[in-house]
Amino acid sequence: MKGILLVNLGSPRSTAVNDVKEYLDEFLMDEKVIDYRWIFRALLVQGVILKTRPAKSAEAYKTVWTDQGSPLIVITEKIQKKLQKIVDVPVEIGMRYAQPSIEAGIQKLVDQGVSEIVLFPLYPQYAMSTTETVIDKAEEVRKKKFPKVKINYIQPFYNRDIYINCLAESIKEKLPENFDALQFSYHGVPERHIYKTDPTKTCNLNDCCSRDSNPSHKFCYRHQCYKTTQLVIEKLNLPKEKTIVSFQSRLGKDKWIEPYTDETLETIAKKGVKNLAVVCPAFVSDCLETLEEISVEGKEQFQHGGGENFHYIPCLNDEDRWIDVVKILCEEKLNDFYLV
Ligand SMILES: C=CC1=C(C)c2cc3[nH]c(cc4nc(cc5[nH]c(cc1n2)c(C)c5CCC(=O)O)C(CCC(=O)O)=C4C)c(C)c3C=C
Ligand SMILES: [Fe+2]
Ligand SMILES: [Fe+2]
Repeated sequence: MKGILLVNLGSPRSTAVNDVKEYLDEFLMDEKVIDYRWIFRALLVQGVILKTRPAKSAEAYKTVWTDQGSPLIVITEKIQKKLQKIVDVPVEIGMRYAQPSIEAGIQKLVDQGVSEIVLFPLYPQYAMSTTETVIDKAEEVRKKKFPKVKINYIQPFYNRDIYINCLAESIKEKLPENFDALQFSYHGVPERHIYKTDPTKTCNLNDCCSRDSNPSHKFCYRHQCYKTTQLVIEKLNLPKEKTIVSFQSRLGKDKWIEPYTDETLETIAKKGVKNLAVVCPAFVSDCLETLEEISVEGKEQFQHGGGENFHYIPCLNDEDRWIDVVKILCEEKLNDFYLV
């Protein structure tokens, strides 16, 4: 029997500082997230970051937390429930960090008689710190605990027509009537991650990311973010001059891909943009990074620079048209198990 596992990033179990600390420890000690040698990673994470960040992050989480828990988990559960209504195989969820874990999700499927799983990492663009670590973890769990289970992984879908149409329609519906600019803010990654995962070693984090065809694009997060933007802009017939791409949420002292969202928000406001709409297409579900970092902090940064109206465009979340896309992407993989 076949089944579907939807995998998202995960959140702390509560906003208590200790729970946030435990979550950040697991997250940042992942070698695909902070890719230093173990000893240097441990020194940085446990010796520096975990000393102060958990308290600060816990305060931020408190501002977005709902009665049902973390927005990211609540929304992922909503996606699961809606998808379950329109597919005829069991659907479960698993988080890369904290609970419910990928192992718990697979176990639930196995308990229902599933031996072939379509695993959907809920990230439109490929990154070592997202798609790749989800697959690594699922494979580790499968080999250790479920050696007879087959897993078929859904690939990044940033350039698929069905996804672009869905995202463009969703943005169109939520765009305010008058806006001077539409900013696409993607989660950032350290530049080093892009060089590291480029099998061709040709990406220069510049013009090559915007070239139409290059074998490096399959693993270039930066290219995939720009491509998503380009395809949405074309679909919406927006003038390119009215759009901006930027990268948010950087951590630590390394160089991350540019331009940075926080700096851009202030600069464009200073240049005269008064009415701004912002969308965050690296996230399929709203979370701390969109609801707090963009909607609250981002708005303040924009207004600090002289901007007036800041309009945040929510993620696809559990919109029906997005659930239809999830269904189609899952069904493609459910049908090609014989290829595995
Ligand atoms: C959308 C894709 C994401 C990429 C790429 C990504 C890379 C990445 N993230 C960190 C560090 C942090 N990210 C945090 C939160 C967070 N990150 C993503 C997604 C991506 N991260 C999401 C969906 C969330 C929100 C989780 C939630 O519970 O709502 C955090 C925790 C919050 C905080 O303390 O600020 C950290 C830390 C790194 C280092 C990285 C790439 C190397
Ligand atoms: Fe992140
Ligand atoms: Fe590139």
